[in-house]
Amino acid sequence: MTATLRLASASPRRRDLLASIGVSVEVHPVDIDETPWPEEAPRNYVQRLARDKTLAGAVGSRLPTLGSDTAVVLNGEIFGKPRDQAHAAEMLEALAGNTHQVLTAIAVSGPAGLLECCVTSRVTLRHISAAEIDAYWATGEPADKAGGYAIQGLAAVFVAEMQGSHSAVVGLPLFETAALLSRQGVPLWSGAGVAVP
Ligand SMILES: Cc1cn([C@H]2C[C@H](O)[C@@H](COP(=O)(O)OP(=O)(O)OP(=O)(O)O)O2)c(=O)[nH]c1=O
Repeated sequence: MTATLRLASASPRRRDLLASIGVSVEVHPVDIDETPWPEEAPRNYVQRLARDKTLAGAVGSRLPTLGSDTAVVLNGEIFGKPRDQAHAAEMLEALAGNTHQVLTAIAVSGPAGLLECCVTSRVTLRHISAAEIDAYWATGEPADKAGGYAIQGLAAVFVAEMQGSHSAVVGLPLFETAALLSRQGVPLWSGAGVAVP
């Protein structure tokens, strides 16, 4: 199938989510600095990263391009991907027994210009023992996930409640993504796009 979208992402989850709504992509990962600016609000941070990924990814392509960023936020603090086991354990200890936000921003460049949106979901994790945190790290699942857990994976047993967009927590809010892609003329499973809300 011919690609109709350039995906400025190395995330297999984002590619699979787009495939699930019938969008075939050309994968074109980009490497950008993901350091938050001092005092940068979490929402501004994820939106800036999504935009930077999109703009870097679009270079040299005539296809519409999508970039995205997901961050876990607890009490205003941004939790990205774990640096190592100790960092992953520290994040999971802080998240366990609490409700945090998961922010996912997307940006799509194309004929309609640069379109952006940000989706906030709320996730409550149950208490997690130190032994469980160690065992979870050993599975390899937390290593490349914001906040050091994957709602779609083994960590589902820790998730007491989720409000918002499940697909956004996994990496791409499909409802909002479909709307932005339609505005850029990218066909979805129907071949004709969806009505713009
Ligand atoms: C909270 C959570 C995050 N994640 C993932 C989504 C994102 O892929 C990742 C957060 O890192 P991101 O920096 O958003 O994305 P990435 O590094 O995987 O890919 P790229 O920057 O190339 O687009 O964490 C899950 O898969 N499940 C979860 O429950």
